[in-house]
Amino acid sequence: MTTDPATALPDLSELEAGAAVVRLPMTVKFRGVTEREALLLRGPEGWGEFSPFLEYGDAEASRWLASGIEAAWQGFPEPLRARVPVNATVPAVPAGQVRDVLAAFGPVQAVKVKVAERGQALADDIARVAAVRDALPEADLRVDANAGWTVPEAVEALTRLGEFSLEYAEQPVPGINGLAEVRALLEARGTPVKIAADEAVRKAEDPLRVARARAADLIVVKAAPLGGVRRALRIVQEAGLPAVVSSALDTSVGLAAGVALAAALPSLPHACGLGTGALLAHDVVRPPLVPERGSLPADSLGERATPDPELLERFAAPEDRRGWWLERLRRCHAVLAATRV
Ligand SMILES: O=C(O)CCC(=O)C1=CC=C[C@@H](O)[C@@H]1C(=O)O
Ligand SMILES: [Mg+2]
Repeated sequence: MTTDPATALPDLSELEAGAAVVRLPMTVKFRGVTEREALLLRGPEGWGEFSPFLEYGDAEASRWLASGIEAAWQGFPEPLRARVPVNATVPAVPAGQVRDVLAAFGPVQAVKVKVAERGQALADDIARVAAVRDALPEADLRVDANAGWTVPEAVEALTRLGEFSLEYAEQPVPGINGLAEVRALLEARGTPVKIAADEAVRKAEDPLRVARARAADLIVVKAAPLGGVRRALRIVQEAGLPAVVSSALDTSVGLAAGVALAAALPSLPHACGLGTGALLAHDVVRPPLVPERGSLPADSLGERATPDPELLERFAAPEDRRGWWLERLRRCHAVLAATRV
């Protein structure tokens, strides 16, 4: 990662001094998670979040730490808009649960539906998407396969799901070549569905390769996996593709970084995947950053990302988990120290 004098790495002791580790229950299972753990950092400019998923290795997780440090030690760039429109996110639930999940988000103009869940069939995806379309006939509807299909499966699935009029399909298959192939095959069939790259951006050595390869119509960007708001802004600018800002299933502290990113983008053509606070049964900030009439506020984000001490105490992670996170913090800090000069 590039070195910026304004983001000199704080000492580990400074990070440890302001660290709180929480475990928050979720209302519904999402990407196999029913409780979300996060380490929150208090710095001179406010709070930041370090919450890479538990299975991530240190190199990948260290980018999330850079993002948390940016928020707490540098703050956010000036917003260009007052509110950020968001989508509802429907996990891979049975079709019968769709209305309950949607209700938690309140009125929204866009919905993202998870598809291609391991152990489920295309019929489950079709039923879930049909249930969303039935509940919200006018909504912009996108699906996210998290690279769960092969190329032929994706072509078949998106041809069928395309009947529900999709805004785009996020990461239908793994890799950049796979995305390009699906895009070309759908177009050749006369059933074009726009393709968005997510994992091919946030997990790639080079987040710009997907754009250079013209493998996607748009990119999904997340502040934490990309190393922070400013780095994500540079990636969007250099990619030259429309961007959708999405969450990393963060607490309100991390969501504020996503909102800051979305609010600072010169162009924001799509609703953002930042409504996921509605999937948490409890949060650390009062009031939490959850959608209000389909959008989130982009002003006073420092205040909106300040945890309530009582909530930090109530949802403090068990001692062994706090130890695990502090150890991870130490390792990821060492990765950042080795990559910044
Ligand atoms: O974009 C959204 O609507 C919500 C965020 C979301 O889908 C994700 C959050 C966290 C981890 C990811 O697996 C997932 C995604 O793939 O976009
Ligand atoms: Mg995705």
